[in-house]
Amino acid sequence: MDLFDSTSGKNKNWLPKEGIVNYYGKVFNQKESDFFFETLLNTIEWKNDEAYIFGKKYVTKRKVAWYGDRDFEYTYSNATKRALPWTKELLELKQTIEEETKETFNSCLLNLYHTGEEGMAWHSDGETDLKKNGAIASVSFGADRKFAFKHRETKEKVELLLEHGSLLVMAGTTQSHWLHRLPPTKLVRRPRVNLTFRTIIG
Ligand SMILES: O=C(O)CCC(=O)C(=O)O
Ligand SMILES: [Fe+2]
Repeated sequence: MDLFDSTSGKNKNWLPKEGIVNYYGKVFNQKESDFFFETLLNTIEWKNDEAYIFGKKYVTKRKVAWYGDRDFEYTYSNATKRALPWTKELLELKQTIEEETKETFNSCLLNLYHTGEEGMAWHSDGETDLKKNGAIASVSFGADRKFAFKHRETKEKVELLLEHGSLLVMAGTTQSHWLHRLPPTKLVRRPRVNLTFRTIIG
């Protein structure tokens, strides 16, 4: 077996060009994953997300939360959020993910999808407050969900499954050339928690 095989495992790049997406698979075992899932559900300050689109206020069914090293302000969809201080479990997760990825992160955006009917539309995470081409590490707990990428120009699509306890890393120029989404599905009835560790500048 080739330990540095670039066609499989975490070294495989799922994107055919202009970006890097590595799927590490499950980096937490079943017991750890169940623990983090339950604990995050119960200890995170979940709130419905608010967005202003053409001045109209929208409230999502999905819940969100935002944590960081200090009280960073973070603006998207014309709404400004202020980061809360890390919880014990979030710091543990951050440390594990930093060791796995050999990257560092100073903030984390969390999403809670109550059922498969909640998802996230096509977008990229290249907001101005984020470090340019900084890696984004996405950790998933709970229901397995499909995740998709679409090239901005060619519309090429790449799909993968984000499993309970898994880690996905988006790096390099991914956010400039590719959109991503979490497609809604009627087939999933259980909740899912997703954490995206990021680097905020400023
Ligand atoms: O839930 C996911 O897997 C993706 C979340 C996402 O893309 C984001 O928070 O920017
Ligand atoms: Fe995203």
